[in-house]
Amino acid sequence: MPKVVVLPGDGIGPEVCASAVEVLQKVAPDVQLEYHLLGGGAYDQTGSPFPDATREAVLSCDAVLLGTVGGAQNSPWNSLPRPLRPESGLLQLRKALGVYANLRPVKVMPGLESLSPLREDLAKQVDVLIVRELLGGAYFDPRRAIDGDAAYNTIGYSKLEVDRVARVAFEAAKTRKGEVTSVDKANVLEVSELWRGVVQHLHDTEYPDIKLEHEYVDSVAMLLVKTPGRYDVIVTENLFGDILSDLAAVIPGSLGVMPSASLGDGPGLYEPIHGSAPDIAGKGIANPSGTILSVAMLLRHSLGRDAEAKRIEDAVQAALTEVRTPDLGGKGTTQELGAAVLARL
Ligand SMILES: NC(=O)C1=CN([C@@H]2O[C@H](COP(=O)(O)OP(=O)(O)OC[C@H]3O[C@@H](n4cnc5c(N)ncnc54)[C@H](O)[C@@H]3O)[C@@H](O)[C@H]2O)C=CC1
Ligand SMILES: CC(C)CC(=O)C(=O)O
Ligand SMILES: [Mg+2]
Repeated sequence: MPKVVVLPGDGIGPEVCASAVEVLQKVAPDVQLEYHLLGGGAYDQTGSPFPDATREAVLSCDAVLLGTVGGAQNSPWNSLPRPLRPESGLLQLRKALGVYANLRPVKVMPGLESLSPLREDLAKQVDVLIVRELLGGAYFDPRRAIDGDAAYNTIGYSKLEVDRVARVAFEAAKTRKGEVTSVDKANVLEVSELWRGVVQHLHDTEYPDIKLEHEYVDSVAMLLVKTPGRYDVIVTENLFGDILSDLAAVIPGSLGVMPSASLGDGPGLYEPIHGSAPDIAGKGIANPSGTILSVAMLLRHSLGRDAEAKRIEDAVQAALTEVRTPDLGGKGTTQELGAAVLARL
């Protein structure tokens, strides 16, 4: 029996996770679920945002489903020492799982083009996979400090770290249009020069049939929302990928519909790309689609159940034609949208 560890987390995390778990149980009733703590709530209960019990559970399961972590801007969690903050719990989780490649698909679902600010003909062309490096760069580099009146962080990458995530992008491109855009800032950053060289070398030696372009992140930020149809697979470092994927969430209509899969050599981690949304937490109006679609990615990537994954994606698409939460301009609740998805399964 496959085991999935569920980490509802903070804010809207438990709300969107509840809908996603109902969907998982409906399409894969054999999956065994185990709930654990992560984030601010975990700190409050155990003194750690990533308790040992959670670490042990995620390392011995088939996949992890995560809601979100973090508090509001004035949350007492934000004045904790950084390693104790909810977001550090999430980073520690990713590190423990070794999930170095974060896949963030951006699509306008057929029939839902009106939700996109793009012209309908442009919206129909969007099918981008952002492959974000997830364990390196500024979020993890130990060269960081607040030093009196100054502070610094460092974006460091080794060749190995770049090679392994670029490989994921090239492999993904093989199953898609066969195009990879590597996004960097090589006109000013040494780390980007190394990144570009590694990606180019891997391309030339192992993936010569894939079309490879290198583009600067500032220009991609503009083109990604203006003419996203020009991209197939985008591969980029951690911080650029974090920002570009939230930006890309404008395209399907809301951050709330964006799922993700984080993959490495062990159990995969599946989570919506949004945060804990303190402004709407507890109101029952969060859009659960991103988390439900993350369940589809879990079934596809960790359990090899493509047919069930597709059923969920079709059900979300159909449900959204009828029920919309406020982020998509509707009046629906999390529960109503979740129920509409279940009804179609
Ligand atoms: N993976 C994670 O757990 C992440 C956690 N965070 C944390 O979340 C907290 C809030 O961060 P924010 O910058 O406000 O980003 P956020 O992603 O939580 O929210 C940004 C905006 O999008 C809306 N939104 C997000 N998800 C939604 C959904 N499913 N349905 C409807 N509307 C949704 C929110 O209401 C808000 O207006 C912070 O503590 C931050 O550190 C932020 C990003 C990722
Ligand atoms: C809160 C951060 C650690 C994570 C984040 O924004 C993300 O992974 O998208
Ligand atoms: Mg983010």
